[in-house]
Amino acid sequence: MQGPRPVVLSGPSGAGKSTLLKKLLKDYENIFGFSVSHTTRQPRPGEVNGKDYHFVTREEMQKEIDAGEFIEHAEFSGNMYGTSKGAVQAVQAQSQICVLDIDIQGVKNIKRTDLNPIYIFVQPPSIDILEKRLRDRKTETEDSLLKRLTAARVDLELSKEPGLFDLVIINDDLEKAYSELKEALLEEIEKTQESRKS
Ligand SMILES: Nc1ncnc2c1ncn2[C@@H]1O[C@H](COP(=O)(O)OP(=O)(O)OP(=O)(O)O)[C@@H](O)[C@H]1O
Ligand SMILES: Nc1nc2c(ncn2[C@@H]2O[C@H](COP(=O)(O)O)[C@@H](O)[C@H]2O)c(=O)[nH]1
Repeated sequence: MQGPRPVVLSGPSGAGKSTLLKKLLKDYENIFGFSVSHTTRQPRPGEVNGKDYHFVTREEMQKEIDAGEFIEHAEFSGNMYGTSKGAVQAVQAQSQICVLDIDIQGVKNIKRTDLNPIYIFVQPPSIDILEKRLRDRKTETEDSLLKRLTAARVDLELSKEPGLFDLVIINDDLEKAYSELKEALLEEIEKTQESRKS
């Protein structure tokens, strides 16, 4: 039997992808598995190497890209990010639904592969609210915050491309957004739960 379909969560930085994902991974611990990306950005306080990201240098990452070890990679806000084949395989080896948190360039690159995920765009209620959430998160310098807001405006336009996303979730009320996410993934969740029984 073919394994469960992966899930791609995309959306502007600060839209709430990680927040939604953490709830999903907590509530369905053994059903979903996170695809741990590589990045060249510095870890934030509390982030764990190998769990939140594989934190690497630009040289290390470029070497692995050149060796064909990545499904997709992109430059975002002055840093490199990418999904390695190994990250997805590690989740699929556990027969879990693989969840990728990637930017919109990554979405476009994944579309050229045979991964066949469900594509979900997490949208902030407005740019002003996005800016407030990013500022309140206190992870960005003024420079990186402005870069992320510029990228967000582009992403919001690009997300309107017909067929690019299977679902758009507006993350205004967190519980409502989370319910919509669970509803969209219910079929895959049930399939995975059923396959565990047999
Ligand atoms: N519905 C919501 N209402 C209020 N605050 C929220 C909501 N969803 C997320 N947040 C807060 O907004 C901030 C950004 O959320 P989060 O870090 O999950 O975004 P993200 O899309 O994963 O960003 P990035 O792409 O930069 O990793 C966090 O501080 C989070 O607690
Ligand atoms: N194309 C990819 N984008 C990725 C990947 N991992 C994360 N991201 C995206 O980067 C931005 C910024 O993330 P942050 O952790 O620095 O705030 C965000 O939009 C992520 O979705 C990846 O492997 N490929």
